[in-house]
Parts: sequence; C-alpha cells; structure tokens
Amino acid sequence: MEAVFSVFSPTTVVLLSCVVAMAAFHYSLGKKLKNRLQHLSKSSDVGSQQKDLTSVPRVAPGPKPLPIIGNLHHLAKFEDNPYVGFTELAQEYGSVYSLKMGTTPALVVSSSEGFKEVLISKGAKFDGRPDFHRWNLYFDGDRQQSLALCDWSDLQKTRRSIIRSFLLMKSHSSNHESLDKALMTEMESLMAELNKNAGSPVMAKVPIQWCAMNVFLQYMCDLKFDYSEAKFRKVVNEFDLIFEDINNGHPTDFLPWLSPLFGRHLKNVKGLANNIRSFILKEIIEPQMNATNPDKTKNVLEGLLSNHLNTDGQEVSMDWSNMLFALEDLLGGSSAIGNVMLRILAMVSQNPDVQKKLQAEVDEVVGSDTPVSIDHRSYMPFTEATITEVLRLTSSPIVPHVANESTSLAGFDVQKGTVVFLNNYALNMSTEFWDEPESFKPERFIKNGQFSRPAHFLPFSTGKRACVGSKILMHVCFVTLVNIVQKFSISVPTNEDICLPVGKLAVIGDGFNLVLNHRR
Ligand code: HEM
Repeated sequence: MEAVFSVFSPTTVVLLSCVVAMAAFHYSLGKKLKNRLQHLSKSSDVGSQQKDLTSVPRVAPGPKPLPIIGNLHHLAKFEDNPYVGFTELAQEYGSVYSLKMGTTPALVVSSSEGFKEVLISKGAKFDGRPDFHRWNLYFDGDRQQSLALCDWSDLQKTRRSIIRSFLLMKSHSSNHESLDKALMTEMESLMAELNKNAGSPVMAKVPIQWCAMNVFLQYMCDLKFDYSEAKFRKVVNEFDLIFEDINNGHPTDFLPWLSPLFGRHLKNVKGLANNIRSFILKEIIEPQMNATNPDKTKNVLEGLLSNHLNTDGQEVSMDWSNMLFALEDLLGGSSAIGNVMLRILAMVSQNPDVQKKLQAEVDEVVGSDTPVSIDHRSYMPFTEATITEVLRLTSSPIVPHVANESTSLAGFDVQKGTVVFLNNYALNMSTEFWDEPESFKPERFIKNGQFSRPAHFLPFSTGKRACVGSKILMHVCFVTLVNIVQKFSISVPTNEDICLPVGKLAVIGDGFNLVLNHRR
C-alpha cells in the first residue's frame, strides 16, 4: 500500500484562496496585536527574557504559517506533486524543517540521515499515522482496522507477524512455490486476454489488474474468478478507484472542517469501500465461518483464521472484522500492480534500447517457450533494474508517520502528534546520489553485472512500518513483465497521450492504450 499525497485540486485552490484572504486578514490583525504586546513586554521585563533563552525549545526552521491554513498556501502551486514543493522549501530551510498543515504541526525530512532517525533509531517514537477523515471512511469509520493507516498497537504487531511470513516469503519455501504456481497459472489467462487484442490499441492496465487480483486471491485465499464475471470486474475496479483516491490526498485531510463541501466525494468513497467489504465477506469470509481446523501455514486466510480460533499463547487474537479488514487491505495491494505495470510498459515502449535489452535478457535466460518463474529473477539483473528504475522515477511517497510522544529529530524538538513527511522524492532526484536523475537509466542499478540497490533508495521504506508487500509486488511485476516481453513488442499508438504523474503510483483511471505486437 503506497500512499499519499497531493492536497490540491483546482477547486481546492480556488477555495483556499478565499480562506487565505480571510486568514491573511486575521493574520495582519494578529500581527499588530503581537507587535504591541512585544513592545510592552520589552519595556517591562528584559531580565526574564534573557533567562528564558536558556530553555528556549529548538524549533525546526520553516516558512511562517498563516492562521487556519498554516503553510498550505506554500504548496498550492505544486498541486500535481507536493513533494516538489517540499523539495524547493528544503533548499531554503534545510533537510529538516517545519510546516503547519492547516493547524497540524508537520516536519519535512529530506536527508538520508533524517530518514534513518525517523524510521530506525527513533522508529518506536514515530510509528503513528495521521488521523485523516477519509482514512477512517475507508475502514468503516475506524482506520485502526487498517494495516497501513493505523497507529502502532499490539493488534498491528500480531497482524504484521502473521502476514509477513506469507508476503515476505523466503526463497525455496513452500510459500515461494505456491506463489510461483499461482503466477504461472494466471499468466496463461493474462496472455490469452492480451492475445485477443494483439496488434491493436489496448488499455492493458485493466486485464493486468484482473490478473494481479487473481494471483493475490489464489495465493492468499485459494480462490480465483473468471475474468468475464461481472462481480469480479466490478470489485477490481472499485479497489482501483480507492487506490487512486488514497494516492491523491484530499483538502479535508488537513482542513477537516471543509468536509461538508465534499460530501458527495466522501459518500462515494465510503460506498466503494462498503461494496468491497460486502464482496470479501460474501465470497471469502462467510464460506470459512464454520471452519474448525485451519492450517496456519497454508495461506493468509487460514493464518488469520487460525489466530482467531486458537488464542493460546497469542498476545492478541483477531476477530472476524479484523480479518475482513486485513484482507481488504492486502487484496487492495493488487491495485498497485496494474498501475506500476502500466508505467513500466509505457517507459519501456518509449525507450527502444531498454526494450531490446529486456528482450535479449529473456531470450537468453528463459527462452521463447519456457514458462517464466520467480526463480529466473536472480539471473535477470537488467529486468530487475528496469522495474526498480521505474519505481525511482515514480517516487511514490512514504505514508506519513506521526510522533506518538514528544521527542526530537535532528536536534530539533518535536511535539507529540507532529506529522512527518519523508521526502523520498528529494532523495530520488538528488544529483548528490544519481547521475542525471531525471533520465530513465536502468543500468544505474547494475554493478559488475549484478543488480545492486543503494542504501539511500527506499521505495518501500524501512523499519517497523516498512511495506509488507514489497516482495510479492516485485515477484508479480517481474513475472508479468518477462511474460509480456517474451511474447510481445510494446509500442505507443500515434497520438496517444501518455500521462505518468510523479509522486504517486496511480495512473489516472484506466490509463492509456498501448499496442502489443507478437514478436514471433
Ligand atoms: C510499487 C508498489 C508499492 C510501493 C512503492 C509501496 C510502498 C510502501 C510504503 C512506502 C509504505 C509505508 C512504509 C512506512 O510507513 O514507513 C508501505 C506500507 C505498506 N504496504 Fe506497500 N507498497 C507497494 C505495494 C504494496 C503491496 C502490493 C502490498 C500488499 C500486498 C502492500 C502492503 C503494504 C502494507 C500492509 C503497508 C503498511 C505497513 C504498516 O504500516 O505497518 N504494499 N508501502
């Protein structure tokens, strides 16, 4: 689950302009009053001011906030990718600086050392998440039911440990084999679907989303659907719409009092989440309600079920609703795959040299007829590097963290409740770390013929809240990409508008057309 965060739609900018005007008025009144008070205090008590200086908190520098909206106006022109705005402000205020997002205190961290402090050395102090209204709506009014959007708790610890063994599976384990099997079966269905439109423009994201959802369903719950089933198509689309929403952030995240103005949107989001939940309840949970002896090693579903039924020795047991929501979160991860894959295919089609190298690698390592396996991954560094380079250029943000107690960061005081933005866009685009950072160059991840990922590149973050989907994501993207380049050459139809927004994973809607021509 990657997220978040672009607060400003055009409507919001207009709306905010009014708020800014209002705020500026209050601000100037406030400033006059403050000046008078300062004047008074200067003349009355110089001694006590000097004494206070010794205990003055070290506040991180940052642009001056306005009342009500804080610094949101500083980000207004970066509607498409607020992380570009965060990066520009970092040039002025440094690699750790403060902002007010509405009335919420925030810090923006744009250095590798700062990342380590937040995620590792002080990980236990920064393990909360912001309390956005929308995030609660996705989970029936309670974001603590979510794996990715909850604060840290014993329940989260238990959920993560059950899920980790399946999603971060070890090589050569039975889970590794069962994912490989699910992928091989499902690739046949995907290739059949892509074959139907070979040589013509196709919105490839849609069948790839069906395929990814079926891989997740098979691997996690031993279940799959036919691509023609309407209820399956509907739920895959609903998951994708929620994924797009969470990728985009919303004005009500930091200005919750604007909610009445966005009633229709929020109701829509809630409706989509409810539909998804009904699907999971009916198709996955209800058939298991009478299960008595689940095998906790078999798959995610039985692992969760077993924790629910056998509470011996468990710190926290999961109830039915915890299971329902955990599955919703994990199956939702399949939406990331169609979006990332479309980005990869678009970038590969726009870079013919890269496409040629990918095809040469698959021809050499796998051949033209052999089914592609996850095990080919370690022998195909260029393919691995291509996927990784797409993730770097996409620079999808790390889900914001929150300080769960008062602490410090880079020597600055941090008050409890401060939202921390980890600006991986700044690191991914820094000339300090990358040669020509704007260019698409997969070979930057290859050292001495091997794939190599530098420590400062953290698309899945690190530490106690790190992504649990990173491995399954990479396995599924690898097998999907290799299957496609093994059989097809990818191109962009003339006049097709390819839009790949940076700072979020989601492409808009169903994306754009590509043409897949048979290679042989
Ligand atoms: C390219 C795709 C993806 C990217 C870039 C990505 C990235 C991230 C990032 C940056 C975080 C936040 C880490 C933090 O807060 O420090 C995260 C959390 C998470 N991701 Fe992913 N993710 C991706 C795909 C997936 C998939 C496919 C799944 C599920 C199978 C998944 C499941 C999760 C979960 C459950 C969390 C929450 C972990 C927690 O808060 O404890 N992600 N992801």
